[in-house]
Amino acid sequence: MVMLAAGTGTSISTMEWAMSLLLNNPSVLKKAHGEIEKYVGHDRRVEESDMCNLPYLDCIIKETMRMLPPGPLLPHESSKGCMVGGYHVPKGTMLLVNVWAIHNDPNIWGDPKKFRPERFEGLEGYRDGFKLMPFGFGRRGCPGEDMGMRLVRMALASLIQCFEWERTGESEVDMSEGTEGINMSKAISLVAICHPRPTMLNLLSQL
Ligand code: HEM
Repeated sequence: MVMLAAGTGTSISTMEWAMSLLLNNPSVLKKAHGEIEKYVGHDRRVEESDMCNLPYLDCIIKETMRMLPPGPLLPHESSKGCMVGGYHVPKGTMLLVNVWAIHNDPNIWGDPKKFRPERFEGLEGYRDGFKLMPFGFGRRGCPGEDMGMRLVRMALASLIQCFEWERTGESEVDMSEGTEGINMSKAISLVAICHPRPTMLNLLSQL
């Protein structure tokens, strides 16, 4: 039950935020599709083994989780007394790591409000010191990190490869953050229009 609860909401909200950001940034969506078109083409559906050839897609997911970490506040408890930033933290203190604030700190990230997946180009892995930690850290860090990333990568890659996406109107997708629950979900669920890509019609009709 814990695995299901911890693994579904986080992965779903990452996908929903990523699609919302892509719809508001069509040039990024186009570039992501270009990458899939170049490495996978349209004669077959994207597979898990293709993921190592889609680095830009990875940058999009990292940038999404930087701006909108599914777990914005991580509760931890000190197992022994320690000093943090000059303060004594007694054993058993509840500590909330404000991941959202770290991910959106202008002293750490240039132009943090800007969706710029390119900032992750050439950076290996997800963790750059303690700057980016959408899966938490240490002994209580997310055990489903690898599975979560695989899930989100495959889902996004398939959505981008198979469909053309557009907003329902002129205005941008609302990016307000919901206030219910511990996951960072959208205040207003994403609604978008999609059409099968003409190049994929043949393949999709055989499913
Ligand atoms: C994009 C997907 C995911 C994100 C962003 C995510 C994020 C997180 C975060 C931030 C934590 C807390 C870490 C900490 O306190 O330091 C966590 C814990 C956890 N996650 Fe994930 N997660 C994802 C997917 C998954 C999946 C797919 C599973 C399992 C199938 C999973 C299972 C768990 C479990 C069991 C914990 C509790 C670990 C503990 O308390 O020791 N997560 N996750």
